[in-house]
Amino acid sequence: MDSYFKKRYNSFKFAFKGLNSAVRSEPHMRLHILAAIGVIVAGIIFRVTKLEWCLLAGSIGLVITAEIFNTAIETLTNLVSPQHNPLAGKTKDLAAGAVLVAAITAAIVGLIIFIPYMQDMVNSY
Ligand SMILES: Nc1ncnc2c1ncn2[C@@H]1O[C@H](COP(=O)(O)OP(=O)(O)OP(=O)(O)O)[C@@H](O)[C@H]1O
Repeated sequence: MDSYFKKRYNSFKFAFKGLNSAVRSEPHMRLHILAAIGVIVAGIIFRVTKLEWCLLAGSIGLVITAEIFNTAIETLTNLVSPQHNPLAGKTKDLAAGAVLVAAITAAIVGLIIFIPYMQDMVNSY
């Protein structure tokens, strides 16, 4: 039983190690985190609803998850194919495409949520 909890503890430790490594090594990851902080601040300022918080949290999670998978795929591709190879390039481009789709989706969700709040703020002046 003791080793069961130790294994679960180690799994969390390795997962946080991966997260930490993505934040430290990937400039894009830091940009996503900055954007997420901006969204959270805007959400607090505009007092968005619970449902809107859920959509914003889902969008932030989607983008960060996509970026971590992208980093994992890039790292594995560099290991397997350090030399130039069209398939390695295609693999990296596909992973980058997934991040782009997630980021565009998150931007659309953010615009749909925040534009009406901004319009209200402008109208109230
Ligand atoms: N081994 C390779 N063989 C062929 N093309 C490659 C290879 N490595 C990279 N490329 C091409 O160069 C592009 C940029 O590769 P790189 O490894 O710099 O990824 P990146 O997406 O710029 O990484 P980061 O997210 O760190 O900025 C890839 O998307 C791919 O088109």
